[in-house]
Amino acid sequence: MSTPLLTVDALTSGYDSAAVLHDVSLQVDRARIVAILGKNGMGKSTLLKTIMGFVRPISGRITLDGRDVTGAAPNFMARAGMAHAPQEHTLFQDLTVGDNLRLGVATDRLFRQCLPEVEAVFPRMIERLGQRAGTLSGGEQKMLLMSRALIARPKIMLVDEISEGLQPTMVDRIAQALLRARDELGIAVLLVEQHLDFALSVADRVAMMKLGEIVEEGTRQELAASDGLAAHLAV
Ligand SMILES: Nc1ncnc2c1ncn2[C@@H]1O[C@H](COP(=O)(O)OP(=O)(O)OP(=O)(O)O)[C@@H](O)[C@H]1O
Repeated sequence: MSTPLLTVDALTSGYDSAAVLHDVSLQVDRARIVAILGKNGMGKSTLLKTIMGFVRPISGRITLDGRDVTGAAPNFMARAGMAHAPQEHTLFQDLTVGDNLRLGVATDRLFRQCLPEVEAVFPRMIERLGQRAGTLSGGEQKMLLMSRALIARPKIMLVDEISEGLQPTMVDRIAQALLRARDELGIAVLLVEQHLDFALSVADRVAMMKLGEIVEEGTRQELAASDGLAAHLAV
């Protein structure tokens, strides 16, 4: 059996001395989508930020492609094949779509080479290369965030609450794009979400996070059949 692409083992992490994540373990295989579900403040973004290297782990181990990357900086993780589409708006609003995408890769040559990757998943972004990012709709801005992650040809994308605030048609489009990234480009995805139906529509495996711990984990079918899932997400 091949080793998982990403392994998180007994990860404890947080801010200053306060732990937010407690003993979190998970795996993501190549070209698979794993969703972590949980309500506000449960530690989902902290998990992605710790894996990407923005937050230093207190203890535990993170391996990417068999290599120990625990505590590595975000630029190292990016070079190792990990991309992060954060929840915060990190686009340059006054720059064009093309310029925002160009910032995701090291050279102009690479930018031109990688555009077909973006086109395969988000053709609309290619139509809008000259448009200022700040004038895109909310859904299109989310597409641009994901495109900027995709253009670096990552092995795995960490995607933070991409469906938040989007209309159902846009959520469907984002779901289709994630499935294309998985099936046509072989990219693995670890996404954190509060949107149960969206997560169940794309994920191969689903985990439920509560107060910084994974409390339930299984295949999409196993968790869809679990009464606990909706109850955990209920306000
Ligand atoms: N930079 C920070 N400094 C201190 N505490 C923080 C920081 N960022 C997040 N926290 C705290 O960590 C806890 C988990 O936050 P986190 O953003 O990881 O949750 P979340 O599950 O992603 O929630 P949401 O869905 O609301 O984004 C919260 O109590 C939050 O206040």
